[in-house]
Amino acid sequence: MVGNTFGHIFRVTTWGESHGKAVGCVVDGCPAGLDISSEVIQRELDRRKPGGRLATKRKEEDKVEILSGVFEGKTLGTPISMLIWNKDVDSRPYEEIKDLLRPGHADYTYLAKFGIRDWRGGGRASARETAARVAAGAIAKHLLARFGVKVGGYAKEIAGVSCNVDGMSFEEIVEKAEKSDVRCPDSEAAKLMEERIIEARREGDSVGGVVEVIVKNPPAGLGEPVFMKLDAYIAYAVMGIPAVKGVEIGAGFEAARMKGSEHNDPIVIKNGRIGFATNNAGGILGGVSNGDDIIVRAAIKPTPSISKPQRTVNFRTMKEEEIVVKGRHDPCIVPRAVPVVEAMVSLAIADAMMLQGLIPRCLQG
Ligand SMILES: Cc1cc2nc3c(=O)[nH]c(=O)nc-3n(C[C@H](O)[C@H](O)[C@H](O)COP(=O)(O)O)c2cc1C
Ligand SMILES: C=C(O[C@@H]1CC(C(=O)O)=C[C@@H](OP(=O)(O)O)[C@H]1O)C(=O)O
Repeated sequence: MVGNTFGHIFRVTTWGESHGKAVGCVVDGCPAGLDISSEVIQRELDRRKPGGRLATKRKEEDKVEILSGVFEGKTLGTPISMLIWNKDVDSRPYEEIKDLLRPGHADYTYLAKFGIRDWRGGGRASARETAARVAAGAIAKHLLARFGVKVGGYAKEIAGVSCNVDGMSFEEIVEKAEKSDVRCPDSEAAKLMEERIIEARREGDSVGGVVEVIVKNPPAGLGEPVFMKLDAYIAYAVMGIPAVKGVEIGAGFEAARMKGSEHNDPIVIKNGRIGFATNNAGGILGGVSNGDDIIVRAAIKPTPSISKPQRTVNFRTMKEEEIVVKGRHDPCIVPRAVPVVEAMVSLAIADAMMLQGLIPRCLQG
């Protein structure tokens, strides 16, 4: 699968540029007979869409139109095509810098790869494209819920401020995160995070952080030996999100600092079944899910488009110049990235469940 398509059985192809007419996707391989409505998809899109005092000022409704594959509220098993119009495109700030390469964005690499680039916004590299993934991910998430698997996330860290979720249940984490503008369930940390984002914006700068996504109640046995291991597949899915610079599963990089006796999760009997006393593995051993919660963290870099002057090159004159990026940008990507990471994890898990034969191509009832 090259470039614009993700998945083996449950597959999504996205299309569209940030300043083009629309963005959208085609989901192929979704089982027939799944109850679905545009409201289910819209709910996820509303969580990702621009808006609010801590995000880009671009005003997009992100209303989804389902063009195919759904009839009388059920999936047909045929390709589901979805479209989201771009309604608030303003390319003027980009015209001024069309020959300058934005540090930290994909301007130079797209030019190096294709020799041509849509300079109106980030084109395909813009996170506008992630609206289409979230629409596809909403279907995957909804499908997983039907099989008792839940996916939820929150802002684990922003600008060096950590969120403490000790003692909170999955439901509590998700519910509290949704009520917070920064998507952090720990109200004290959330306040500090907001302050740091506002301060960065005031300085014409940006900040990064960490998104954590939890898969609750996944079946054991997901993941393929040897290369399409579940952790490898999830990392691939999440790394493909713009601005993600690192992925951890379970203890992640902390594992490198632990002893075997600390890191190994003791195997115990829980409710008459094999289970684990701790979850440093993040729910995956040998690339196969062990039935415990799957814990995924994504490191998100600070937004590249900032209004502080930066050094760059004019690729036409081949001279060094200073760039000041104007336009409408997120001072911190983390809160808006939460539903995007959830979407990519949902797509990976739904695909792995279909590969394992745990979700049939045709749903009954
Ligand atoms: C939800 C989300 C929102 C983003 N918002 C912006 C933004 O407003 N401005 C910007 O320059 N980059 C933004 N980005 C990041 C860029 O799209 C990304 O840094 C760029 O495509 C380069 O890719 P890379 O960071 O993966 O190397 C956003 C990313 C995500 C996931
Ligand atoms: C519009 C969205 O976010 C955009 C993500 C983005 C980027 O470079 O990633 C740049 C900005 O858009 P523009 O291309 O107009 O400069 C953000 O507003 C969106 O997420 O829907």
